[in-house]
Amino acid sequence: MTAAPVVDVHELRKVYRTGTSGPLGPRRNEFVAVAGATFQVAAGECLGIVGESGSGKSTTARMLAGLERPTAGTISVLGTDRSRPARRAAERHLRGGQLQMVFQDPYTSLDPRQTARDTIDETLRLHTRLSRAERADRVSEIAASVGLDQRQAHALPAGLSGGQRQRVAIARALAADPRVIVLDEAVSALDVSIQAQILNLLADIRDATGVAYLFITHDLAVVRHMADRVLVLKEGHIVEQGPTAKVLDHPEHPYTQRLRESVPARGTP
Ligand SMILES: Nc1ncnc2c1ncn2[C@@H]1O[C@H](COP(=O)(O)OP(=O)(O)OP(=O)(O)O)[C@@H](O)[C@H]1O
Repeated sequence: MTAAPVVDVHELRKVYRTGTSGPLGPRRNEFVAVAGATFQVAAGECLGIVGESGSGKSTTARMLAGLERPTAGTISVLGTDRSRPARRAAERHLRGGQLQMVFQDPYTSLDPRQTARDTIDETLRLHTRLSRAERADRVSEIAASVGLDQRQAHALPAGLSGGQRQRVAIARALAADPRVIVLDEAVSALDVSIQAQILNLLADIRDATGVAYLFITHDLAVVRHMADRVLVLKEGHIVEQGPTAKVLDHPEHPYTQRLRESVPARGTP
């Protein structure tokens, strides 16, 4: 990797502390969800993160987005450290302008009272200095770029299909003009044909904008389609990372081999 990475993660660790009460009184348990992950994402690159349920994928994503605080390690995005919580609103906005997130279930991540246009406009208000009229034009542009028609752009989430809602979530992320988008199981809830449409849309967006993706999925077929490189997580540890074709076709770690074998028959993973 020659150019400076847009995401630089070093020895990232998350330990959850949970309390339980037992016969001998309260007990403190520790659970290591992410056990010292080191990886980088280059500008415009798509890095896939795969692993079984519970392997620490979402926890990693949430730490990058500032939704969880790391127990140890460093996260740098565009050269700015974000291992600590943002202290001021301005810092939070700056971080949001650099990295946006798209979740699995847009139904819960979208405000049920906001139309698609309002959702996009809210991000523009936060992250740009455009006037109201300029924002209205930009909202139309962004809505069109993710394939939302006029009716859909004026609809509430409840009036949209799952795929259309995910288009709104992607539009909201794009409105901040980020350099990185973290997608956490972003197509997992969608039918296969809709999944393909959204994956193609994401690929087109990457070509057009040069945005980098951190693409989290349990689906190896999806990661093969999308990612330049892939990182394999097992119980919070990175067991393997490298170019997608190499890792998927010639996995070095038995865990990756097992992941491949457990893929449901839906074409070549
Ligand atoms: N707030 C929490 N408190 C305690 N344990 C947690 C918490 N959040 C996550 N965990 C645990 O950390 C581990 C990693 O969870 P994580 O959601 O990152 O996995 P994942 O790979 O994204 O799996 P999935 O695909 O099922 O979401 C899991 O065993 C989970 O139970």
